[in-house]
Amino acid sequence: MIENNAQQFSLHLSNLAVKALIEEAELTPKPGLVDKKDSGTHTDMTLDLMIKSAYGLSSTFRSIAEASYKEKPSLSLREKIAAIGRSGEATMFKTTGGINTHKGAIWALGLLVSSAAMHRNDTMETIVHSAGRLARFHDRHQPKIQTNGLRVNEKYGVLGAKGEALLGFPHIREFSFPILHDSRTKGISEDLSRLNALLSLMANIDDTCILHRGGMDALYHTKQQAKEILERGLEWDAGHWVILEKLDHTLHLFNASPGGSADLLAATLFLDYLYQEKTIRYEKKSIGGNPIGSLNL
Ligand SMILES: CC(C)(COP(=O)(O)OP(=O)(O)OC[C@H]1O[C@@H](n2cnc3c(N)ncnc32)[C@H](O)[C@@H]1O)[C@@H](O)C(=O)NCCC(=O)NCCS
Ligand SMILES: Nc1ncnc2c1ncn2[C@@H]1O[C@H](COP(=O)(O)OP(=O)(O)OP(=O)(O)O)[C@@H](O)[C@H]1O
Repeated sequence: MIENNAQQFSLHLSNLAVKALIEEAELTPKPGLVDKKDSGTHTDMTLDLMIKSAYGLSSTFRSIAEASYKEKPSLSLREKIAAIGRSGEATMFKTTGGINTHKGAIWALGLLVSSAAMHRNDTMETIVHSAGRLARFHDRHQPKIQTNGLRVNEKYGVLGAKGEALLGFPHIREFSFPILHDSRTKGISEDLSRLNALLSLMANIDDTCILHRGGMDALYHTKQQAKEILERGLEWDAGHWVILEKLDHTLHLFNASPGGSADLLAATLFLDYLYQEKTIRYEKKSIGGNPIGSLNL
């Protein structure tokens, strides 16, 4: 029998994870991705489908939180979460009629929900590191099937969604979370603050979604153009919009989509809700004038 507190907190975390998925999908405009304006480069997805898929994952996140409540990262917890995550993927495919709307998001948010259920009154850094520690336990029951991510990993040597988690979500820690907060501090609108956070991810991560559909050229140009936008500063003028349009055009040209960045934006929003409601703390580090000045492209 799960204690009442665990049930309530788990339901709360699950609601926040679903809200993060919906607000990520609804953020408009987003280059190449499904948003309120269009389906980006996805011919098989719509905003309604993304929202339906997000609601369908509610019990997955709730079960993950209940299994993790006040636990510590361990092999046994890792394997429990993995089984729930895989069944969440099956639920997603059932809800969407076989379309991959949220596979990467289930992975990132699943680990973060688990970590948030383990810790209370802790910092954002502790949550992401602890999620990484959990991800590093080897799940002995992982099916050996070929995925787009594995194919891209073999071809280009990039670590993708798995690597991001194993390392404790460095791109959320170093880029999207501080950039979301720095944007707000500058009085930038919520939507543009979130778009800045998304672009900071697009400028930095090796997105296997982009690589498997568009190859290395697509990844290079995406990163370069996202970087170009952010180098103009977090406050937007007409020049930002011109490059954003160019970036959207690039993604359409390569038929590529920054799904990994979208997943990490949802993960960033989830952590941000916890911060806003004071469930977790965050010691602000200023990222200075040029948020991506030290980028290694
Ligand atoms: C790790 C996952 C995502 C599978 O990875 P793999 O790379 O093999 O698969 P695939 O290419 O099909 O999907 C990866 C997805 O991750 C996202 N992504 C791509 N690149 C990145 C990146 N650099 N950073 C973060 N996310 C990324 C994209 O949305 C992409 O679609 C995951 O499905 C998995 O292994 N699940 C097993 C269940 C589990 O252990 N769950 C635990 C937590 S719920
Ligand atoms: N708003 C969004 N629009 C599109 N994709 C998103 C969005 N938010 C998150 N994603 C992520 O993008 C991934 C979907 O990417 P993609 O369509 O490339 O999937 P695939 O099934 O791996 O590839 P393909 O459809 O090319 O065979 C999902 O795993 C999902 O987590």
